[in-house]
Amino acid sequence: MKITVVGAGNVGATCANVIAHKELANEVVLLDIKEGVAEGKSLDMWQTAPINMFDTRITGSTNDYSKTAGSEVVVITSGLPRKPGMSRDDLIATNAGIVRSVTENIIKHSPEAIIIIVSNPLDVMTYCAFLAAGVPSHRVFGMAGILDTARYRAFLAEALDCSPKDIQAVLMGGHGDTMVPLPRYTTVGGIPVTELIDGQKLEAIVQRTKSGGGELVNLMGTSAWYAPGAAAAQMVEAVVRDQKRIFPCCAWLQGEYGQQDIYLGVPVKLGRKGIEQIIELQLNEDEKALLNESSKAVKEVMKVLDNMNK
Ligand SMILES: NC(=O)C1=CN([C@@H]2O[C@H](COP(=O)(O)OP(=O)(O)OC[C@H]3O[C@@H](n4cnc5c(N)ncnc54)[C@H](O)[C@@H]3O)[C@@H](O)[C@H]2O)C=CC1
Ligand SMILES: O=C([O-])CC(=O)C(=O)O
Repeated sequence: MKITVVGAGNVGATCANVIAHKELANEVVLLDIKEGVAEGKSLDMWQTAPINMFDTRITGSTNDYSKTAGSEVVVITSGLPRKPGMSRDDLIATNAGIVRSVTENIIKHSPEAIIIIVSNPLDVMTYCAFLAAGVPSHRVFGMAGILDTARYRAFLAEALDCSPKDIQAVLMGGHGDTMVPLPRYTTVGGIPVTELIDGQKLEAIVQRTKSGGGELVNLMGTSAWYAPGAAAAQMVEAVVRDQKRIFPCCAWLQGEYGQQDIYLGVPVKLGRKGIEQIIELQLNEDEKALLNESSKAVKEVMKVLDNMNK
């Protein structure tokens, strides 16, 4: 099993590191356009193997895609991160070109790969990769929902003074400030969260989750990487171990939730074939309205991409 991570920056390097620690493959290739960076970071990570006791071989490549040949799973993290004052959508002009060319190179050398997109703006970059890859949509999907629900679960664990392990949650929509956390589908050890926390506190946590990425950008001057890297690695794990886990992921919708021809966050089953099922929840009218609003916001950014491609 060979896995490639494109982009050896904060998120890509973290993701490769988690993949190696979990021994999800015998080989991980880290690729970046910056001379020597992927080689250096992968050598550094490989030198943790005798300490952390893993045997996944990590190698680096400066833009040489022949080294990625035959990868079964590829994670694309290449592209600019945002700075304070920017929205994720502001990254489209630069990142669309990067994601398109990276995807074309990846597919040329690994025609059977499953591709997981991380670059922002996430939903539209996943669409961009889907167009460039020309493979079925169950093999091209994006990481956002695992990260966003992890933030939501972490905030709830703090507020309830309980283990984050016991919190289960669903969140839908685009990976932007219009994302839709679903308190009605949030449980703590099987107990509906609404029985454990008052409405105002819960609403404050929902709002904090929606701007969770921005909170970190303001603190650090660039965006997050530990949780994003771990979240992408969790998706890789579900695929390579054929776990059939249920996660919110950015998936191509063809009528589900009344959405057509759009990549949007929805609960899916992830296994060896990639997205093996899109799970349709019975949303109430308020939830449907929020999802429609989020889908509208993603469609606006899709239009920008379509105009760039003309
Ligand atoms: N989906 C999500 O939930 C999240 C998405 N992101 C996004 O992930 C992306 C990466 O973020 P960071 O790792 O923090 O940025 P970073 O700047 O640390 O790393 C990006 C890397 O991509 C490389 N790169 C640029 N063009 C390339 C090309 N054509 N081929 C190969 N490599 C190339 C750069 O040299 C750099 O090393 C950003 O777009 C960011 O917004 C970040 C966190 C969460
Ligand atoms: O906020 C950003 O720009 C990066 C990201 O998507 C996140 O951390 O959720």
